[in-house]
Amino acid sequence: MPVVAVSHPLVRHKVGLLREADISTKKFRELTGELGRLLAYEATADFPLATTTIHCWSGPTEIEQIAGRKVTVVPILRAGLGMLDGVLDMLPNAKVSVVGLARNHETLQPEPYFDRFVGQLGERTALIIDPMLATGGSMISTIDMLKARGCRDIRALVLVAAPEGIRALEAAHPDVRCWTAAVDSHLDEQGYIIPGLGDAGDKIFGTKDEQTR
Ligand SMILES: O=P(O)(O)OC[C@H]1O[C@H](OP(=O)(O)OP(=O)(O)O)[C@H](O)[C@@H]1O
Ligand SMILES: O=c1cc[nH]c(=O)[nH]1
Ligand SMILES: [Mg+2]
Repeated sequence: MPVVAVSHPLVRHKVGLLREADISTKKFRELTGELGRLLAYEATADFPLATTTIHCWSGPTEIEQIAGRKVTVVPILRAGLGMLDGVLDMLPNAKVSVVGLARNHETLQPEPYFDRFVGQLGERTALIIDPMLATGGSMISTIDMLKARGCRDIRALVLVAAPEGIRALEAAHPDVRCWTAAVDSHLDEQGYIIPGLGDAGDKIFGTKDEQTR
């Protein structure tokens, strides 16, 4: 199945902590980064290894290294930035591409306002990061952009996914795998995930004036 709900107890525990209504910005950021690390660990489990010989303290020793895999991490602005440091902790040599999308509050359609992709996308694994997969529109749009630029190995990491978004993503891009820390119940009439996290972008950026959820 292209969308995988990660069942590791650490992931389940941390996503539960994220749901506290009165969580501080600091705690929300910390947990989002930690979950980014854990999801990156899961999503890279099939990266191929190659052996090489190094000078170990005890003499020449064969070790394993990730075999020349080029990676671009693709945060969807704004909320995706909350997961970026955690993912880069695991993949410190990855290049970063950025996509700016804002969901229109009436239509729920993603409206693009920025993009900057690194080169050689045809040779890279793209790891798209965004805490929320709600209708799936923002994720599908980002995958469309990556595919239009030649990227073939595309993976997505999200913290909470709605069944509606999972269905839309699987229908639009059945070749793209997505790891999620939780699959929730449904979307409300404003397109928010229930029970969800509320507005993840506002919680990460501390934009409390706009924070209604
Ligand atoms: O699956 P969808 O229905 O497209 O909704 C999910 C998108 O909505 C949120 O971003 P938002 O547009 O609120 O922007 P922000 O990150 O700047 O808050 C979220 O971070 C996703 O990008
Ligand atoms: O529940 C949701 C849905 C979209 N964006 C969010 O930040 N939260
Ligand atoms: Mg938002």
